[in-house]
Amino acid sequence: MKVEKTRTPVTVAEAVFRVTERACRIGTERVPLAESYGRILAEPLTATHDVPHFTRSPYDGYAIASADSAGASGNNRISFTVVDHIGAGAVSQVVIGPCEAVRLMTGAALPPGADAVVMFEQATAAGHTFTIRKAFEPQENLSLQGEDMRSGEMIVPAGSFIHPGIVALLATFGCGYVQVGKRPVVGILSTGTELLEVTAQLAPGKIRNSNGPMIAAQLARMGIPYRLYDTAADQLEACLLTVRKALTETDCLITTGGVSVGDYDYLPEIYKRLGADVLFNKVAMRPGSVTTVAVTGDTYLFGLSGNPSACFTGFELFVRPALLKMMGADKIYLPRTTAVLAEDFPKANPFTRFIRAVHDRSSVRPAGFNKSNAVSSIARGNSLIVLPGGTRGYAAGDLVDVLLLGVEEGTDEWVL
Ligand SMILES: Nc1nc2c(c(=O)[nH]1)N[C@H]1C(S)=C(S)[C@@H](COP(=O)(O)OP(=O)(O)OC[C@H]3O[C@@H](n4cnc5c(N)ncnc54)[C@H](O)[C@@H]3O)O[C@H]1N2
Ligand code: MOO
Ligand SMILES: [Mg+2]
Repeated sequence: MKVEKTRTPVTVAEAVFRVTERACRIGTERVPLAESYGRILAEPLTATHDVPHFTRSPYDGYAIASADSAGASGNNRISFTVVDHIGAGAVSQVVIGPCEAVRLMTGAALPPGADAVVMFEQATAAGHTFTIRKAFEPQENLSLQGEDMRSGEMIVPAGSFIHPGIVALLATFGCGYVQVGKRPVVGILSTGTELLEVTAQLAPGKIRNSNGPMIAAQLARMGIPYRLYDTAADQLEACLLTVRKALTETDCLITTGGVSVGDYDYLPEIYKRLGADVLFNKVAMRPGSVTTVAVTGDTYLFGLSGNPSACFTGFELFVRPALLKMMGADKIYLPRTTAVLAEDFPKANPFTRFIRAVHDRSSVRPAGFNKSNAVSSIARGNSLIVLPGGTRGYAAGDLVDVLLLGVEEGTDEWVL
């Protein structure tokens, strides 16, 4: 029978620090703009020209010289003659003379000589003329060259998550290709003799493997491809063989189960056999206290707990920031907020407790059955309430920390 030394727990903050400190950038690559969504920008994005790069009309209306409108009022309507007519994309060649105007549409370049736009609603039209009842200021109703961005201005720093707004910006500056952080190759290995394939019939003592597909989806949510290894029974040699194979094929291997102190929990022995550097094998948290992270060569070994809620939480707290850092992201931590607890939570929290929860505006409540082995609360929750270790007796109305899940871009600081 194996005898394991007592494990020394580290704080969550220390564990997060140890994991992310070891993350190495894995290089960059060029991808077509259409494939850049969800990737990490590898170079800062600087405006290569003014936006807009010409002064244009923000309205459908008439371009005029504002000086011609001086003194206009309800009793003194001033009349203009329309000498040209353009839509967006066209440029008028006409230079307007006194009390002349160009009829132009939203987005059309302001013609030479004009410095203001009269909206259709501000004019009374009659054939090729219109009248106005108010004076216009120079630059009134204009979209000025460079008002959005100035050439040379740094707009988005390297390390940013490329969301649709950044895609729009890249397109604006003509970037058909984008330099982004490479994505790590991640392996998933679910361990446990009790595990059945998802479509298998239930049998006494057996359960379906829900952690494997869950982790695959957590990776997919980050845009990271994965390689699924066949579910491994709790057998040391066979498991070790699969792990060794995975090490040659991945930048990071996520295992679930077999990481605690049970007779068939072989991950600790596997780390030993591999000579891996175990960063920690116990965290002062619930669930997921047995979460283990090791490194061998440049490859991470994430030993997530088999208990589904612990597995889920371990991924979000440790795997996610490590992978984001490997891709060069600067905001690698889950975004945090505070919210008012909507119901009592009287339990003692000997360790930092992460509660799957439903966050709605400024309030938050536990998402039902919340033990480490729960699946239902992972499904119901959209966030994690964080209660510090050494506390107890939280009541409805108390302000608590909340980590938000499924948000595209996180934050650059771990503060809990
Ligand atoms: N004597 C002690 N026993 C346990 C301790 C301890 O400190 N001393 N820690 C407990 C805690 S806390 C946790 S968490 C679990 C962690 O166990 P493992 O990570 O070794 O995981 P397993 O034993 O393999 O499985 C635990 C549980 O999860 C189910 N499971 C496993 N894989 C999956 C999967 N892919 N999909 C769905 N469910 C899965 C498995 O059947 C078990 O019920 O250890 C405690 N014990
Ligand atoms: O490590 Mo376990 O998930 O705390 O219950
Ligand atoms: Mg176990």
